[in-house]
Amino acid sequence: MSTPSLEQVNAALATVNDPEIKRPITEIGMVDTVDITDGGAVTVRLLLTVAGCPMKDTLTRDVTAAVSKVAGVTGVTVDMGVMDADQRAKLQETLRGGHAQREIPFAKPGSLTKVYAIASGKGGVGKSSMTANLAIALAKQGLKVGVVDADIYGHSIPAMLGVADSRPTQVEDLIMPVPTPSGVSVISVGMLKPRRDQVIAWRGPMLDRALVQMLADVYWGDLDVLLLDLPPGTGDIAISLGQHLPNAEVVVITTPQEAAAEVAERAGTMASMMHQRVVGVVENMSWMELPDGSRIEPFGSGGGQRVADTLSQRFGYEVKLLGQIPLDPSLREGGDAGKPVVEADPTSAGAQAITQVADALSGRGRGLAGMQLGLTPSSKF
Ligand SMILES: Nc1ncnc2c1ncn2[C@@H]1O[C@H](COP(=O)(O)OP(=O)(O)OP(=O)(O)O)[C@@H](O)[C@H]1O
Repeated sequence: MSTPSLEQVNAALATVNDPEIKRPITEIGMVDTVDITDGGAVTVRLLLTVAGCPMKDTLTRDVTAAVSKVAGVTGVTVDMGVMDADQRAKLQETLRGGHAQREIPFAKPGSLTKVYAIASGKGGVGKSSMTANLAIALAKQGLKVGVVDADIYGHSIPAMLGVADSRPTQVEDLIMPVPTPSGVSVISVGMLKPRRDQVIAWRGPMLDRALVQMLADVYWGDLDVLLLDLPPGTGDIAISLGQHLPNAEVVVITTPQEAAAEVAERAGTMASMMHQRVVGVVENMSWMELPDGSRIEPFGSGGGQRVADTLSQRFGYEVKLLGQIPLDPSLREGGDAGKPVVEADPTSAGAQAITQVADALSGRGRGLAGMQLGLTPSSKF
């Protein structure tokens, strides 16, 4: 058999994506050298972005698999080196599309990424659980999904998505989002802290900086959907988000309870004041199904519809009730185990109801349609 050519090996390497950056390793300066012996043994030397890169094993496996497929290859060895400062700076510039400046890609005119902020009035209504599960349900449809956990009080998203202990890789001042086992990219305000157990006591300007860092200093690549898990209420983060991403659309999470619905309406109204469009309401914990098939409604009924009706009336456009999610023990268990229910138990009632909400959101399509241009009156109340 003939010796494989360098072009053939390079073509095979071009099929390997860096797991964090999600671009071919040949495009981002990660392939340092390729040696091919007459006998067909190939040695590939890769340059990692940082020493001790957590994706080392995945890269070795993927490169070996891709190069082994080339005709005439008799063996593959993968060596690892580390990029020097110049190489990392060059990579950072490549990833920023030639711009040395930081900018929020989703705020640029023409951005095709749908940005949904997941908001609630009260805490504990299941906002983070909805964010984590919606992200996976959208990824299961083949969409590229990113999640920003901006819930400074809760930041429970990494644990729910099974990456509680992961820290993001950094290339100069560009941060790589953490890939989750379910194929979603995530960054959390908790990952920006020096220590995991540190309590965040940040005020407005610090929170604003953290939000901008998660949007502008993280290499998100070409996402179809970005979900932001906001802290409950109408605080500083919601205001910062409105200023930096007025084109974000808002999904309001509430429970059926009267008191929760009232606070949720305020969260929705706040979004509108920041010129963001409220796309719909999700009512969580709507009922619980008993073993005999009957239902009880521990938190009452009607809150979700009430919020949708009130906001529709206030804004003068239709705010839909996107779905009602039952109380489902497997939903809680999935969150605790780091494997959300839409993945762990997709046929459960909770998973199916959330998947329907994801279908409603993705059915709205990718692109500029429906994007707020910031010209509508800020509120009608
Ligand atoms: N439909 C549901 N069925 C069963 N358990 C649920 C459901 N929704 C949420 N939970 C559980 O309720 C608790 C609170 O949910 P979650 O952390 O998602 O709320 P949250 O609104 O994000 O809270 P906070 O904003 O205060 O962080 C979690 O333990 C979660 O597993």
